[in-house]
Amino acid sequence: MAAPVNIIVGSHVWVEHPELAWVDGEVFKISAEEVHVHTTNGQTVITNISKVFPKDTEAPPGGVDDMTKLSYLHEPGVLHNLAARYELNEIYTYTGNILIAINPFQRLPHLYDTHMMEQYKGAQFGELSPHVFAIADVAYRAMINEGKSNSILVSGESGAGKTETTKMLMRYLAYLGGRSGVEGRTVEQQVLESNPVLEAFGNAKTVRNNNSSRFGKFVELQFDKNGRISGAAVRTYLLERSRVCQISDPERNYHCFYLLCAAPPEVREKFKLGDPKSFHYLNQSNCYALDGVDDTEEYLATRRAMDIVGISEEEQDAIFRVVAAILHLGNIEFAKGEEADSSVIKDEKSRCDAKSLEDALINRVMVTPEEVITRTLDPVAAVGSRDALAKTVYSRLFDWLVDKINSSIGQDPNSRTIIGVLDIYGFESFKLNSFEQFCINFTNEKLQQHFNQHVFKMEQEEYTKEEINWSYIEFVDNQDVLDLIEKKPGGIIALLDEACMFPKSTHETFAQKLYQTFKSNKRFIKPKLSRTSFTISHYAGEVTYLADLFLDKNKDYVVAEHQVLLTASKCPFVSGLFPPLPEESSKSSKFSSIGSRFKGVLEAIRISCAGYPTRRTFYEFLHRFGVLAPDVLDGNYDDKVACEKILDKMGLKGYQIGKTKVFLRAGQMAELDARRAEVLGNAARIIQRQIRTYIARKEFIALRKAAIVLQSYWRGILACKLYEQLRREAAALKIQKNFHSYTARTSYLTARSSAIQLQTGLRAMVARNEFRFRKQTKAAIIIEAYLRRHIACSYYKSLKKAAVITQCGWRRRVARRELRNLKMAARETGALKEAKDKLEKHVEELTWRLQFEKQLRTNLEEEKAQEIAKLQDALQAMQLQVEEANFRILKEQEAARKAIEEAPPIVKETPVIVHDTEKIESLTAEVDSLKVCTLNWVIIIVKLPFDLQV
Ligand SMILES: Nc1ncnc2c1ncn2[C@@H]1O[C@H](COP(=O)(O)OP(=O)(O)OP(=O)(O)O)[C@@H](O)[C@H]1O
Repeated sequence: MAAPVNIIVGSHVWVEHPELAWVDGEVFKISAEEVHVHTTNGQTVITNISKVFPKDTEAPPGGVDDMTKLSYLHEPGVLHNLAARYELNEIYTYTGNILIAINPFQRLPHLYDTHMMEQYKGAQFGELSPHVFAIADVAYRAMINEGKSNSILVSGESGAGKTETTKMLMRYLAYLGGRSGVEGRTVEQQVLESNPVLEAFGNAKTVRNNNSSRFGKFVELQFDKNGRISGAAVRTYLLERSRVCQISDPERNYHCFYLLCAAPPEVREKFKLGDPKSFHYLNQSNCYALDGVDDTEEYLATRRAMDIVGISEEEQDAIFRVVAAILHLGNIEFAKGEEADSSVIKDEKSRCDAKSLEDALINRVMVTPEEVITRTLDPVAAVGSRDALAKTVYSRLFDWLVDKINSSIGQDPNSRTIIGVLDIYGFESFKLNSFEQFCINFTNEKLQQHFNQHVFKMEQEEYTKEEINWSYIEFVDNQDVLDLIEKKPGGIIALLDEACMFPKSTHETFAQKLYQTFKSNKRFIKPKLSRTSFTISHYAGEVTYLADLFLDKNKDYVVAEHQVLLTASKCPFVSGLFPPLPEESSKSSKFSSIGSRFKGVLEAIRISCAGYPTRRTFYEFLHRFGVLAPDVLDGNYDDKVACEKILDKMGLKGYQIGKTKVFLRAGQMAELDARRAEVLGNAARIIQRQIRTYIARKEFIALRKAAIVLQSYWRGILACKLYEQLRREAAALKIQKNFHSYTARTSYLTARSSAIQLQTGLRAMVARNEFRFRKQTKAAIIIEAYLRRHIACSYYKSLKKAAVITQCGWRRRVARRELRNLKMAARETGALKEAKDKLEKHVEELTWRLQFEKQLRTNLEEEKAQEIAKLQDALQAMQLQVEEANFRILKEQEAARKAIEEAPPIVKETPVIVHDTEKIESLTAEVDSLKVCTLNWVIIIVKLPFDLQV
């Protein structure tokens, strides 16, 4: 890519950075060829103008999904675009119809689920975001529509994600062309199931990838006429044979060796294996185990995968026996001897004769026309022979596995179309490069040519569509490198094959031959200090190869002695790996099966740069560069003419105007951008000036307003402060006044209370004295009273005593007189008592009489009652008689009256009898008298006890 020419002060550019690769910045000074740049990470870089690249300031921050949309196709632009997309987890980006995938180093399941597959199925290319499915879809549609086979090339350096991408491609193709499958398993499944076997024998840990495929793989999916998958085959290329015998720290040998050393004890016992450290082929590196990988489990998984692929138990045993034999073979050492010192060889692993093995390792038979010569190898050569044997056996074993897998998956001989997915490592350049790197780089060179042609063709198609003249497009070609390598006759390979034909050739003679032949080839360089190495200037850079083992490696035939030994093996599996071959075929060159390949991103861009790398639709162009000629935009021209006028005005040459797009040569976009930047810069300056004036004025007004506001605020604050001070003074006065009054009052109160206290004390003292005096007086009075009472009492007592004595004398006299009287009365009392007894008897008698009288009276009363009743009855009867008499009288009166009336009246009264009434009256009088008697007796009885008591 040409260095940009239109860098001006203020341009945004990319400059190289030792750690970040590229960093962007702004040019602030240009002096001659030197550019001074302020980078965005705060540094100032001074560099040559040819080492800075313009930055597209209008590029979308998330990047563009197709690199061809980038305004500037250069390394920093491409890397920046990829990085921007990667930040957003967009790992895929197109470059035309090439897909660039960045290894995300994390699972992104949403990118590969069935929903995604559905979306991409039949979608127009470019319609959806870049994706590996879109590539597979295009290949499949092209195959269906045009009936042509297609291949998808997956390339990149180790660890880039080729194997993962291949798996995704196959999964999508199987989704599109899925078939019912064999025994329920789809072809894709079968291919994927065979992966663990291939990986165990073909993958190894490298510096970059713990599971690096050390072989190229071409998976061929065969389709029937209906577009259904009808078979599949796996073809492998370029197995890294040297790894079997030679590894460097921290890499590992092929996984299978470690798996076998970690196999269950009985297996290890059977193959006499132990610690991997004890094997020369493994202990050249200190790395034995992989993080997160359990080799014992992997061993069992590999055996299971072998079962699935259809490898029988015996075959599996034989395979691991061969693996173990290779490890043991590596431990054979050689010492210098008279002829050759043989080592102790345990032959049971390879099941061949110990003597034959020894012969095969250290003897070489040379057949000359005259005689057959047997020569022994020196120890170094014997080691080479041993390693060659190990590599041969291992690579044959690997090929056998691939064949087995293919026959297990099943091929469709009638398939008319295939889609192939080629997964092979990219361009390699190490410290020491040998024949393997030569092959890989040659392959990549071929692929690059294919790619160039392919892209060139696409470019041509685009130009033809746009009807532009493309006859003078320079085509970047690597044909000269390919001529150097593969030209017949005269190329490196032809010379190598030639050297292999001559038994006397050595790597030195071969190298000399190369130096001589290509001394004037600009793609071939002879390193100054070396006699056997040579440098090829590949399209991707210079690589120096060591010619030392080229001859041996190119021969790629099994040493006759080894072939004889292995063919004669007692193990049918081993002898099967080495069937007797016709003489010629064992000496074929390696280069019979190498196909064409693809290279990298920047090369794609380089090709684009060779033609018209920048193309813009008229609308895009006018939109972007219309500012360069405003008069053209105002001139009402048709888009195409407007574009042409702008380009002419800018004085550009070599561009082309198509039907819908403007095609620009490399660098022209940058030139236009620089002019545009200038115009925009000027305009920006004017706008800035105006805006700055406007802003400054606005700021000034705002400042003034702010100052006034501030002042008023400040004055307000001052006034507040003053007021506060005055208020405080007034308050202080008030406080002072109150304080003075308080102190005066307090002292007055103190004095007053002291006076009162004093007065109180004095008065109390006076009162106490008074009280004491009164108390003494009272006590004196009491004492006096007591004294007087005592005197009076004593006087009274003496008087009383005298009176008593006097009275006693008197009373004694009276008493004596009384006693005499009483004694006389007592004598009279005896007579009274007798009278009393008599009276009592009389009372008793009277009582009895009373009772008796009562009884009598009761009886009398009863009788009287009866009498009364009788009398009443008689009365009643008499009354009745009276009534009757009255009635008769009345009647008689009536009759008399009648008679009187009738006769003269005569009156005659009849006397009434009153005997009964007199009797009653007498009885009542008697009763009354009895009653009076009884009452008189009662009064006497009651009165008597009283009289007695008195
Ligand atoms: N698309 C992806 N999504 C998730 N992980 C990925 C993807 N691509 C690659 N990886 C990760 O990167 C690792 C290396 O990838 P892979 O083995 O495919 O690389 P490779 O290019 O085939 O390497 P080699 O050439 O050494 O075999 C994988 O084990 C996987 O973890």
